[in-house]
This record gives sequence, C-alpha cells and structure tokens, in this order.
Amino acid sequence: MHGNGTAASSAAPSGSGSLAGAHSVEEILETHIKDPEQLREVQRVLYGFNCGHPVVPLQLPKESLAAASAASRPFDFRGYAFAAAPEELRPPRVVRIGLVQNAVVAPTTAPFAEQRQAIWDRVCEIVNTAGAAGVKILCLQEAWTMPFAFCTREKHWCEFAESAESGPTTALLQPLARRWGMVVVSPILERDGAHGDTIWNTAVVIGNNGNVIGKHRKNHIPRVGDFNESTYYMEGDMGHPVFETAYGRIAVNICYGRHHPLNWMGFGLNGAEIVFNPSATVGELSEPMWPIEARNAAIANSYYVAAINRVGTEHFPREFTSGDGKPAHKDFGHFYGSSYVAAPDASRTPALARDGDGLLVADCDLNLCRQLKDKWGFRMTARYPLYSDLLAAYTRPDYAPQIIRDPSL
Ligand SMILES: NC(=O)NCCC(=O)O
Repeated sequence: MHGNGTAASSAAPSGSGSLAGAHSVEEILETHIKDPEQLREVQRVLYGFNCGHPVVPLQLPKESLAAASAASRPFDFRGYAFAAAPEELRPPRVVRIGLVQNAVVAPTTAPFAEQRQAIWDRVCEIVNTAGAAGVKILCLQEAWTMPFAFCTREKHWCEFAESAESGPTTALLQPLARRWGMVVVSPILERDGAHGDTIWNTAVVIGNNGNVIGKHRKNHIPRVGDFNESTYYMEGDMGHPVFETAYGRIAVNICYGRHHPLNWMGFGLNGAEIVFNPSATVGELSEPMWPIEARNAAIANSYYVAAINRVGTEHFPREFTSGDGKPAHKDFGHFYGSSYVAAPDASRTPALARDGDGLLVADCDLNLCRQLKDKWGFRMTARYPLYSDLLAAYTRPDYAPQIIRDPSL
C-alpha cells in the first residue's frame, strides 16, 4: 500500500514506539500477507475501496521527496488520491490537503523560548515541503507549539498561550500561507486578552492570502487518564463553525471531540466538506478507537476527515499522578502518530508511521461528498425533529428515560 511516491523510512527498531518493530499496521499486513488476492481482499474490507480500488498512491514531486529526505531529520512523507465519479454538469473539485505529525524537538526542561523555537523550525521545514508539493490546505497537530504538558497540571506551561489573531505563531505562519497560497490550520494554546487572559485550546484558520479567517475552540475537554486539560481551559464557546476557504469548506474538530458523534454532526449540518481532527492521544488509552472514529464520522456525515495525531514520548521533569491508581510517573506514554485521511465512501488512506514525524498529502475530489449524499441519503433519512425532541426532553431536569419494562418481570 505504500506504493510509489513515499519517503517512508526503513524497519523500525522495536521498543521505539514501533508496533513490534514495524512502523504501521499496514506494513505488518503487507509483510505477512503474501498472496496478492488475499491482501487485496483484506485491504477492501479494512480500508475500503475508492471508485473500485484501494486509494491510489500519489506521485509526489521529486524535489519535495528529496527535501523530505534532506530535512534536519527525515520524515515519513507520502501521498494518496481519492477520486469521485465523473459528473456531466460539474467539473471535478480536487483539493490537495496535508497533515503534519511531529515530535517535540528540545527536552521539556529546556527554556520555553528554546523549546518553541525548535518546534517552529522543525514544523516550518515540513510546512515548506508541503507547500512545494502543492498542498492547498494544511493542518498541524493539536497544541503544536509546545509539549502536551497538560498531564502535569503545572501552571507555568500556560506561558505557551498566545493570541490567536496576533500571536507570534500566527505571525510565523502567515507569510508561509501567502508564499504557498495555502490555507493553514494552526491548533495552539490561545490566550484571550480581551476576556481577562482566559485560555482556550484553539485552532486558528489562516487563509491562502495570509489573513486570519477565524478560529474554533475545542468543544469537548477530556477528563480521562492523564489528560488533565480541564485544569487549563474550559469547553469552547464557538459552536460548529465552517470556514469557507478558496479551496473548499472546512471545519476543525479538536481531538476529544472525535468521541462525540453530535459534535461531528454539527460540522456536517453547517456544510463542511473536510473536517480536520488535530489530536494528541496515547496508545494505551485510545489506539483501537483511532482507525474507527474518524472513518465513521466521514461516512455518517458525507465529508472527508483528516485525523492527525501527535507522535513520540514526552518526558517531564517532575512526577505526576491522575488518581487512576497508577504510580507517579513522568510521561504520558507514547503518542502514536498514525495520521490518516478518511473519505465519505468508507475508503481511507494508510496511516503515517506510529513512531516518527510525517507529512501525509491527499488529493480529495470534493464532488465525492455530494455523490455519497445522493447515494445513501443520510441527510434525507435522518430524523432531525425526532432527535431534537429527544434532546430537548433529555436536557430537562425532570426527564424520565423511555423504558418499557417487561410486565412479566
Ligand atoms: N487531547 C485530547 O483531548 N486527548 C484526549 C484523549 C483522547 O481523546 O484520546
């Protein structure tokens, strides 16, 4: 499945965040299923077919592949193309999107300015590779400018928070967006100066002209395991905005929101064609959910989903606990990368590596969204007034669950 046009690195040492020595589930399947017909059938069932075959590898520009290999550290760089059926009245609407997963660079004990600068430098290298490869909408991982220090509950990490509209990270990305004519989705820790310096987990959407189109604040804050994010910020207050960009209508469902089907639905009702899901999650907690949730959302809402996860293990200077019976520890566990794109027809790309930085490029024909709506009719067969009545009743304090008890009990 890796096929042409990739700069994937060679066999992973086991114990480095790899899967028993492999970079990905796909690599294990390809290595061990020797019969091509059986491999194709496994791919069809597990990864879906797009227009009758597995999602096709994309020929990436040679110069971009060379840039990825020559980067300060090489990264997993691969591309795939989703097609739609030809239509008589509409031309294809193909947009090239990019997903970036990256490990932090400097140790978490380094001065904050040094940590942030090292991440900025690394990610800008990848952003420029994406731009040169023709990516038109790029999304970075959750809270990309910092270590995911929310496990610690220590407040000095709040220093990384900055203005969405005029902070240094937005200023850094604006010229890159202009240079490449690329929309950039930049998930950061936001400090809202106009509202008493409150902090949010926010994705800033920078347009292809370098302007800030808008922002979205994470709707659902986890309270699970070491994800002690509620110590830092509250649930977002911006609903389910969809951003109409030069290349299509996009939305951002930040990390833990992916466990909430109604959150995905909100972006769909507002007309999203691509929903980015920048995340930070670890193997022990959520890995079996990862290949399912984004894909299910793409199917149910007739849009593309770009699922992006942080990668690597981040060690913190002081021990922390989270009241879950685990002994005090200094790391979250391994962020397992494995970013991928899912399409509304139930097909998906293979994942980026579990154990290293990566850039995944995907050509998405947006015509596929309406084609799937026409085929399956989920928007028409949904019973919104029925759900609306249920939710209205459920949110009242006097709600009684609709349970019909077996009278013979
Ligand atoms: N960043 C974040 O919300 N993580 C929560 C864990 C998960 O959703 O898998």
